[in-house]
This record gives sequence, structure tokens and C-alpha cells, in this order.
Amino acid sequence: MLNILADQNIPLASELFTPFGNVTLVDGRSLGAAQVQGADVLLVRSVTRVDECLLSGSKVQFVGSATAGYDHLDLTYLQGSKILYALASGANAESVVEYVLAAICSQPSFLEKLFAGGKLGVVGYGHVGRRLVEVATCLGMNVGVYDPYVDSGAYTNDLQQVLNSDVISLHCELTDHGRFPSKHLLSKSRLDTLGNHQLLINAARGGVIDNVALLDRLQQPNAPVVVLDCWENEPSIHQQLVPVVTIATPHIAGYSYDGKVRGSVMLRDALARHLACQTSDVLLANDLCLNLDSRLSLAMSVSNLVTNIYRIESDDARFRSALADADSESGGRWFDDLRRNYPTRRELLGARLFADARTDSLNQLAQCFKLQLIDRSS
Ligand SMILES: NC(=O)C1=CN([C@@H]2O[C@H](COP(=O)(O)OP(=O)(O)OC[C@H]3O[C@@H](n4cnc5c(N)ncnc54)[C@H](O)[C@@H]3O)[C@@H](O)[C@H]2O)C=CC1
Ligand SMILES: O=C(O)C(=O)[C@H](O)COP(=O)(O)O
Repeated sequence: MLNILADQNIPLASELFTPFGNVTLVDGRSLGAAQVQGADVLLVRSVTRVDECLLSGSKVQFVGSATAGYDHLDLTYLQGSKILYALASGANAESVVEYVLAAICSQPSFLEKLFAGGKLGVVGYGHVGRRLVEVATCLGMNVGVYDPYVDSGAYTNDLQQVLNSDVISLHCELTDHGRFPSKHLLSKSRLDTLGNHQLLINAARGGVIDNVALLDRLQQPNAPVVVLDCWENEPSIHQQLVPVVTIATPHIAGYSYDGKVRGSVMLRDALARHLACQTSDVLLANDLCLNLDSRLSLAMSVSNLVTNIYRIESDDARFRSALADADSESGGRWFDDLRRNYPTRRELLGARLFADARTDSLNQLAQCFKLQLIDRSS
């Protein structure tokens, strides 16, 4: 029997991994080398740094991270030690895209701009960036993409062109090495080029924006409108930033129930392949039923639909209230508590949409989110 150590915040960890061995659930943030010693398989989230310090001397042979980002894994060490690893690439891309749409919908003037020929600038053209571009273009928006490693075809822009956009959304991985490190990509000088006619969203990693420079920029005149999901030094974030950003959330853009379960299943499947075991399918049907008035404009339909399933303002309110109530001695515990106790949020993708007629706008929406459009009048 394998000894499997899993972060307690990986949904269905016990159910999915018990067929392979004994599953022990642990607190990923405080996980230390002593706990890992007897484990064969380690399943983590982004809060656990997986490197030589954690694994040296252990018998871990497989590391799974139920996340898209992998800046918490020392891949050079894992490869050098012949420890297999698996990620949940793409599992939560839809969740992040719906978060970004909710952020835009929470700022109606920016939503209107994007539907009136304004531009959405996307940094990073991986799973999230591609899906965001797919949805935005399907809705008729004008899009530019900066990703120095990937060909984004007709959407290709240089970084400054993207930073001139009405809405800028960051979706690159966090790196401090290589030809194009993304650490502090939004440096003081780049933040200085932004103005109050722009919305900046960071649901990538905190370190992509220099948070000290951001605080300084947001205290100057003509500051951009900022939505922050990811912060430098989580969970002990720069708290002075909170009052000056427009929306503050605790790194939950990827926290749809669907996205998290997809991530768990991806790891289960990767471990099963490694062990050459069969697995059964996990069906994750979207049973959400939504209603929409077919007379609404496309912009209003998007806004109604997105806010129907997810109100980013509620996350922002919970964040500010938890911070206000936080014990100053507790470090970032309030931030992790918000994440651990995150309410169930479903995705729009694949839901059923009831309307009183089939209009072009509704067909367009149905195509974007693979909705099952049901015409109540027929
Ligand atoms: N807030 C949240 O809950 C979540 C955050 N994330 C973060 O978002 C990132 C993107 O997610 P995915 O698209 O799934 O990852 P991905 O690995 O599919 O794509 C990352 C993209 O970033 C690009 N990139 C790397 N350096 C860059 C640079 N300097 N400038 C512009 N682009 C650069 C890569 O070429 C790649 O196309 C993840 O690495 C993760 O850190 C992902 C999911 C949830
Ligand atoms: O997938 C990623 O990358 C993320 O940022 C995760 O959604 C973050 O969740 P945790 O792994 O920190 O629970």
C-alpha cells in the first residue's frame, strides 16, 4: 500500500486516492520535511514549496500539484531526483476566465467600453489566456496578447501595446529566470504608464506586479482601477494595498468547484497512469439552470449571466471584513481561512439557459459558454 499525503484543500482527495493507498490529509501551508518522510506520494496545492528541503531523504516518488501554476515546485530538483510530477494544467482556466468577466462586469463603464470597440489586453497565452481570448472574441471584443514564448497569431501585440489597452488582464506564469522573467513585469515604470481610464486585473501571481510600486502608483493622481486576486507574500500581504484597490480577493480566481474537482481528477489520472492502474470516470455534470430575458443587449446579457453565477463583490466584501476583524498577531491566517472556507462556486460552462426566444445574442452566448439554450416559448 502506498502512503499518500494530500493537502486537505484538495477536494475529493480521500475518495479519489484511497484506491491507491492510505491517504493522510495535511495542512499544506505548514507541511514540513518530518511529515513527508514516510510518504510515497505527495499531493499539494500552491501553498507548499516542494524542493530539496522538503523531500530530501524521503521516499516520495510522485508529486502531484492540483494547480495550474508551478512556481512552488523546484522542477530542476524533481527531475534531477527522478521524482515524477504532475500538474493540473488547464483544470481551472474556465474558473479564472469567469472571474475576469465578473471583475469586468463589476465595473460597468469598462464592460461598456469593451462592447463599444475598446480593447482587452491579455498577458500570457497559456490555458487561461487562450480561453479568455476565445470568450472575448466570441463576444465580439477587440483583443491583444503579449506572450513572448507563444505565437498568438493575429492577436500578437508587444507588451506596451497590451499595457495601453482599456482592460489589462495578467495570465502569465511567475518566473524570475529565463529570457523573459515575469517577476515584476509590471514594474514602477510600467505602472506609471497606466491611467484611470484603465482596468488592471491580476489573477496570475502576486509577484507579476511590484506590489510596493503598485501601492505608490495607487496613491498618485490618475491611478488605474485595480482588481487583485493574487498578492506578493501571500498570506502576509501588503495590507495597505487593500483600501486602494477596487476589488480585493484572496487568490480564489481558480476556485470554482468544477475547476478544483477537475484538478483532483487530473492528478488521480496521472497517478493511475504512473502505476498502470485503471480508473473510473468522474462525471461532473453542470446542473445549473439560468434564466435570461432575450430582449437584453449582448453586454447586459453577459453581465446578467456572469453575475448570476458569481458575484465578485461578495468575495471583495468578505475579504475586507475578514481583514478588518483579523488579529494583528495572526499573520495571514485570515487570508488562508477565507480560501479554506470558500463557498461553492459553479461555472457557467455547460449550464442550461432558459429564455423566451432564441436571439442572435443568446446564440452567441450559448456558443461562448457551451450553454444548452432552451427556448421556453417552443
Ligand atoms: N488566481 C488563481 O486562482 C489562478 C492563478 N493561475 C496563475 O495563472 C497562470 C496562468 O495559468 P495557465 O494559463 O493555466 O498557465 P499556462 O502555463 O498554461 O500558461 C502560462 C503562460 O504564460 C506565458 N508566459 C511566461 N512568461 C511570460 C512573460 N514574461 N510574459 C508573458 N507571458 C509569459 C507562457 O508562455 C504561457 O503561455 C499560472 O501560471 C498561475 O500562476 C492559474 C490558475 C488559477
Ligand atoms: O492553479 C493555480 O495556479 C492557482 O493559483 C490555484 O487556483 C491556487 O489555489 P491553491 O493551490 O493555492 O489552493
